Amino acid sequence: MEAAAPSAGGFPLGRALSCTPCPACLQRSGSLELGGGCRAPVRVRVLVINTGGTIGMVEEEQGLAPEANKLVKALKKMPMLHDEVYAKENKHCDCPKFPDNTLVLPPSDQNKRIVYTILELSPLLDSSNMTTDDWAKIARNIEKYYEQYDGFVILHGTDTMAYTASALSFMCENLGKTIVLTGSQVPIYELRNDGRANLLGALLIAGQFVIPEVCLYFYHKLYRGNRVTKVDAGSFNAFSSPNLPPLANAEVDITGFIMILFSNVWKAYVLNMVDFIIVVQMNQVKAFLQPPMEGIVLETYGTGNAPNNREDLLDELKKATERKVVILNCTQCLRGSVAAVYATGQTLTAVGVIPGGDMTPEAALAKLSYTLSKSHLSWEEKKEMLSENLRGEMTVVPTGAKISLTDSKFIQVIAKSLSVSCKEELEAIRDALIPSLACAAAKIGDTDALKAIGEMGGNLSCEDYDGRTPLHIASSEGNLQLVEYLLKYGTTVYAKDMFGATPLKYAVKFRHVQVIQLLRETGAHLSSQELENIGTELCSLAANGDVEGLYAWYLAGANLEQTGYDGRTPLQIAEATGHVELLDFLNQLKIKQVMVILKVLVC
Ligand SMILES: NC(=O)C[C@H](N)C(=O)O
Repeated sequence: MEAAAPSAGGFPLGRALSCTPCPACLQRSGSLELGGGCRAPVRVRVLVINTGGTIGMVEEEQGLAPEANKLVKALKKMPMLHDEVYAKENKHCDCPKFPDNTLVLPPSDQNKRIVYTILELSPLLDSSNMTTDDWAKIARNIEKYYEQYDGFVILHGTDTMAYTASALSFMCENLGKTIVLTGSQVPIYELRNDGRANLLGALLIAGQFVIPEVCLYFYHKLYRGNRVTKVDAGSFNAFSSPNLPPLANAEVDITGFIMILFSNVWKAYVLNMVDFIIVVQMNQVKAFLQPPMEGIVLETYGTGNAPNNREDLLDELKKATERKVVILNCTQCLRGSVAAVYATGQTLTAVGVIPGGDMTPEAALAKLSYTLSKSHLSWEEKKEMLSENLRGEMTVVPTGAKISLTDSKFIQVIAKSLSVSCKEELEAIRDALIPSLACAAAKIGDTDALKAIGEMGGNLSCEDYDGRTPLHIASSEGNLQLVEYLLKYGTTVYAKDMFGATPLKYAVKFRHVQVIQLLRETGAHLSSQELENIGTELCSLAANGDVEGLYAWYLAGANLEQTGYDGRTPLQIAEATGHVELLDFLNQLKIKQVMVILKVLVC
């Protein structure tokens, strides 16, 4: 597959959609001011990419098949998935690019209005027809609309959903938002179906929680996408995550998020995946090892074992690895891991086969395809990458000593004074204390304390009572080193506090230029909510001749040509007030923008 040019430093940094809402709607959508007190429902935007699958299928002569342009019309008639009254009243506020395909959920119990737009891919596919090109198509759409939406839902057939989820988990390298794949076993148009509940659950999760991972939501459970496998063709409970418990359970309340993986890489976004790989079972190996095969996922017995009395087979495997064919070893068993237990397994490692731990064959296939596409890496580097845990797809057993919960002196002292000793109680104390501790450490810039919290299993993306994460605090404090540490640790750059503000908004508010730049490099952008009403704020900075303030907004990606409440732009205000320095700055920006446009036109 042709590689798309990777964008430097993360997702392209386009501007989010914005509009000029009426005062009444502004009030409903909540105050955007930091520290503001308005608690009216906050609007969030979710993009639903419909790729096909049973959820939108109809019975045709040859059986169930997807039908184009039908889903949106049907969803508009389902009150649990569309609030027609609210949509009509607020039509002008959400200014979506696709007004006819935009729906809105009734208000959630988290006081949010999830406005979702359905982007239907063409042709819609039964997922058995999906290829790596279709994975790239989905990823490209996520990239294209990344800044304009708060979360993403992918509607997909169940047959190969685990493969696509695995592939996307590797392809989306600098992910800061939630991506949820879902579908159904029975079309949503049928009276009794699982599509409605699956879609609703996926929308609520993508719209209300920042889980910077590719997840799969099915039958009340949220899974890590690269850990699932389809286990039942005839049940609503179609998926299982044999080696990792679900991230969350949607019961009466949504509980869980046990181990959200915060990607700790800062890399560009890559779309190319290699096609010349295949999953084979032991007895088919020989035929498949021949060129042009570049990579193979072996499905072996038990803990990764294969006959070690078959010299011929081992010989072929050895010749293949010497030809630099990459062979990844996965177990055929639903649960468990490839491990160096039996001689029959060790022999495979000796001929150059890479142990795949507890990865599912779906994840192994996607990871292999992704790794082989990295043409700048040497064969050894690719092998090393395959052995590492990249996106939470495999469990890595720590080798060195690790600080455990019970090693934490602080927690121990508290536990002692409260007379608790059992593991569960200790964990409950840890979870209750960590948000305050981590935020306090961020406030005083104590990186060592944050490291210790991370090592004892604390989540450094945890939120305090105001929904602020350590990254929000480090950004407001302008502590560049700490921001860098937190980003490296993988804390989510896109978390929003109770006022809907991201760490970037705080860095802008307190004008920490370097922090703004670093956050932008790692994919941060102002949310549509944050950009919605800034014209007046920009004009008031202009009226005060505040070049520094306007520069901070500019660096964060705001359009400085927006108008304030009286219809004037910051430049017009600068002209009226005659602030020379400000006029220079705004005119320079204008020249820069014209030059960029000319450059694009010339190209
Ligand atoms: N339940 C489903 O979605 C199965 C369908 N054949 C698909 O994978 O597209």
